Amino acid sequence: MATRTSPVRPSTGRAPSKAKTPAGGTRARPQAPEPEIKPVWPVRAAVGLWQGLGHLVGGGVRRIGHDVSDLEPESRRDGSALLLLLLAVGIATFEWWGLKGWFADGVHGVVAGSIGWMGLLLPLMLFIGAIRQFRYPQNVRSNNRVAIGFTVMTVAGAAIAHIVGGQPSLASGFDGVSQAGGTIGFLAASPFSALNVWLAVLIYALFAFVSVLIVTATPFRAIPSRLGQLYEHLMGQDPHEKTSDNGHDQSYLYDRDGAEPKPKREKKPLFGRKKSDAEETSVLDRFNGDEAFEHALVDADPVDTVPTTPLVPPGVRRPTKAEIATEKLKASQGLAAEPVTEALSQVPSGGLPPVPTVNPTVAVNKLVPQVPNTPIPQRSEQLSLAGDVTYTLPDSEFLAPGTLPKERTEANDAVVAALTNVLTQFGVDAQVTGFSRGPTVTRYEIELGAGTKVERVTALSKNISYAVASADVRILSPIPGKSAIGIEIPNTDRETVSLGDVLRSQNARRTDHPMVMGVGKDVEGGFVVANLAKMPHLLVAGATGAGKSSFVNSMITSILMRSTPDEVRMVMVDPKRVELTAYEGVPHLITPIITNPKKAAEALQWVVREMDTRYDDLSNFGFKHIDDFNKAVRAGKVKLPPDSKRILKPYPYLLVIVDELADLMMVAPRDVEDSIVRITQLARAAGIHLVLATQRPSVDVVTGLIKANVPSRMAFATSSVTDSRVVLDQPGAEKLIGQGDALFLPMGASKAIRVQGAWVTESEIHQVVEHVKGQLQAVYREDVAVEAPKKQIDEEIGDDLDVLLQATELVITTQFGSTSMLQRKLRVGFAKAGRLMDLLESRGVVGPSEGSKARDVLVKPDDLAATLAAIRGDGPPAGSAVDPTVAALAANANVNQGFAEPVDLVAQDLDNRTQAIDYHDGGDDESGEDAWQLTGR
Ligand SMILES: Nc1ncnc2c1ncn2[C@@H]1O[C@H](COP(=O)(O)OP(=O)(O)OP(=O)(O)O)[C@@H](O)[C@H]1O
Repeated sequence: MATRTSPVRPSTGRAPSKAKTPAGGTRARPQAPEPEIKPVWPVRAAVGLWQGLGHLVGGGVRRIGHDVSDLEPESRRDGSALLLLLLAVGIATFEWWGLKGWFADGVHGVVAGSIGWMGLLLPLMLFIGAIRQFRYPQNVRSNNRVAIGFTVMTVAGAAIAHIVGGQPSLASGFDGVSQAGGTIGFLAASPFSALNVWLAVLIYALFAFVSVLIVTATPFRAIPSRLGQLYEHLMGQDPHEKTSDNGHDQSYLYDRDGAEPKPKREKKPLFGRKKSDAEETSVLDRFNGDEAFEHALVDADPVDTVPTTPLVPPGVRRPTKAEIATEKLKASQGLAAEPVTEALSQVPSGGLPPVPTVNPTVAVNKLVPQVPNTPIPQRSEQLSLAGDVTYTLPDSEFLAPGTLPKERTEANDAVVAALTNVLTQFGVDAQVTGFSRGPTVTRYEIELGAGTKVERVTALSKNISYAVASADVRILSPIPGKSAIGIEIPNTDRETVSLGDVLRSQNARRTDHPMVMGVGKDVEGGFVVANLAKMPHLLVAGATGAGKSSFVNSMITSILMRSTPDEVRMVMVDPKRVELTAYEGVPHLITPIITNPKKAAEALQWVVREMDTRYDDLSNFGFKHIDDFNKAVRAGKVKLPPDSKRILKPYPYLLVIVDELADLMMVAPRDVEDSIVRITQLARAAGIHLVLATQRPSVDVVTGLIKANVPSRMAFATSSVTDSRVVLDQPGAEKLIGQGDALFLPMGASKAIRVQGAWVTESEIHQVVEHVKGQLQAVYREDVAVEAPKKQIDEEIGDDLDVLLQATELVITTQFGSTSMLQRKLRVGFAKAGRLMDLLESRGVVGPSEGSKARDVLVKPDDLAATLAAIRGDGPPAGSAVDPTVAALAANANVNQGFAEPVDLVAQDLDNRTQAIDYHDGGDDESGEDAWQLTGR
């Protein structure tokens, strides 16, 4: 009768260790236990010492460069790695520096006697092997691959060395072979060199080449792209930015730990063995094409994780699993229960403790906030631009409150049930202990039972996706600051975040800095605000429809809500011509919204000049930052030379917003890049800040140089992981779900914050814009980038403009108004030539028809250029006569009369409190540099 054995795994799911098996248990022993061989203590001590040393060195090696010190203790192979390292150092000492002595000679004898000249390379190979073993011991398969590659390289190199070294025979003794390819070189090369020496060299050169491919994991077809990337790397470009030529994304080349190049579709490994369980979720597996791993391993990306703080405030007890289970039971029985999980996310009645900030740029409210519906007190500013002008900021009521945030819905309960089900089905000892609901996604927290591996849960990501019917599941392991796994799942009932709520939140009220904008809400429902001045420059990217423009709108509206025109000035570049038109005419603008990409490039150059001017001021007056300069100016502490007539005024912040960078990069890539780089490198201290938005975050738009200088990033949903890498240097944005769902990585933050962007409606924008325009009118600087007045090509001319211009030129230069001449010279038919002549008549170029005679030409050749310009529509627009009052005001305001737009704007309202503002040269003849000062009337 077969003997019954006790269960192998107890209910904890943990295999009992032999030592812990109760001696007196009911367990029958089928065989006599194998005698346990215990090493004697000196051996144990030596092993312990060796391992201790290994861990010490390994700990240091893992921290060098990309930190991999979170390697699990059971995965470490520090002992063998230390051995390799010591061998590398030892052999290098004897082989490279030719030390003498019996030991050195012995080592040299073994090494050179075996592989000859290849002994010189051996330390390098051992060193690489040691580093890999310290840092990535769990990558057994790729470590094996590298070892095999090096072995092939050694044999091939030794064989070639043998041939090149004069093919010494074994009879020449140790000295003979060790000065060529060693014994191995002799054995490998002899059979082939006996046939033909060149054939042998060719064969082993081929082997050497193949060995390099093996070591670098390069398939033959990827050789060109690898060489390309190597070239780029050597030329200083970031290979992470590129998609490789074979169309694969960068994950083909680098795993996320930066561990090593690795083919993505490694379905049938040439080398290596079947994976063990322990390796099931190793880094290598990310690239086996299985999406589940991609989800599961997002947790390895620090950038993807969202900083959180405990939801349970001090003093509030976390519910026990039993309580949670009871709650679920009650819920399943339809009984009203005090929801324990809900209690987790409730704020204690004692009020909110002060909120810690994640980094200086961003303040995240870590606790579920109250809906802030108390209006912000009206702030009236006495503008420095005009002593008697009072500028009132828009009323916070203009921005409507959003809906009350929900802390728990049926959808959340359904997901908790689904998650619990998955964990039970797969026998994972883990529990959903709570969740925090954000506007777009909810983060569910899972705590593991004792002895349960994190990988048991992360490996289930595909099943979780299936169970909750969502492809966009992100797993954070752990949730920073918590011993819990976070699973972010999109809400089926998502909520919109109103910009008004964000701007009324505590985080926004805490500061009255004019450059603070409402960003949105984080995953825990905390309001996120950011100071654009501290960014100091921001890249906003995402696929079409992901929410970029809405973000830019929220940003501009925030500025309009919080700042006066003498605090913040803006330059808006909108090549798409539709996104920013709503802000045309706001007094914060220093130039009309620029829609022409060429003009935009010029405007950027102007910004560079403005920056230089400000820098000159800073250095002349001995300040490091514009804020300090402004403070000193306000306090009257900046002293001008006695003969200077200049009136010092504080400089406003200058915010330059480019809504589609790609359009600019298409027309003048070099100029635009140069300006952006110069601005971004220096402008921070000058109070100039750049926001670059693009829906094409490819490397030709967001070049390496631009990226390196724009430290803050806002990534909306991107269409590919490559785009995500361009924006964030990390994957993650491709998993976002659009409509304002974003990863926000402000300067200095190591981890991106997942936020739902704030939303502002068109009518809210309209109200705010109307208010600010009613306070003050825009007067533009004429030297930024004056857009040519819109061409007024006559509808009559239609598509015939080019040919009409040619006809005009012909007729005026020849002073001969003949239709048949037009026919001949322009190769057009009679009807067309007749029509051209009629058009010329209607524009006063020729007189009326006189039968078969040529018409009179009424324009002299000297006026040709002006006539062509008028036909092209470049001339002054018809009926552009300026109202004399307006002209007087504009002249008074020092506005360039040749620039039509400010005049038009000034004309809007002359009789009430509205004031024209102007950047006017304060009269400092020496510097002429206070062009930024505002003057009001
Ligand atoms: N923060 C948000 N909250 C709610 N809905 C949003 C948000 N942002 C965007 N949306 C929704 O997504 C749509 C597209 O957004 P938006 O126009 O900002 O995208 P985009 O990235 O600028 O696209 P494009 O580049 O084509 O202009 C909006 O019309 C709106 O319905």
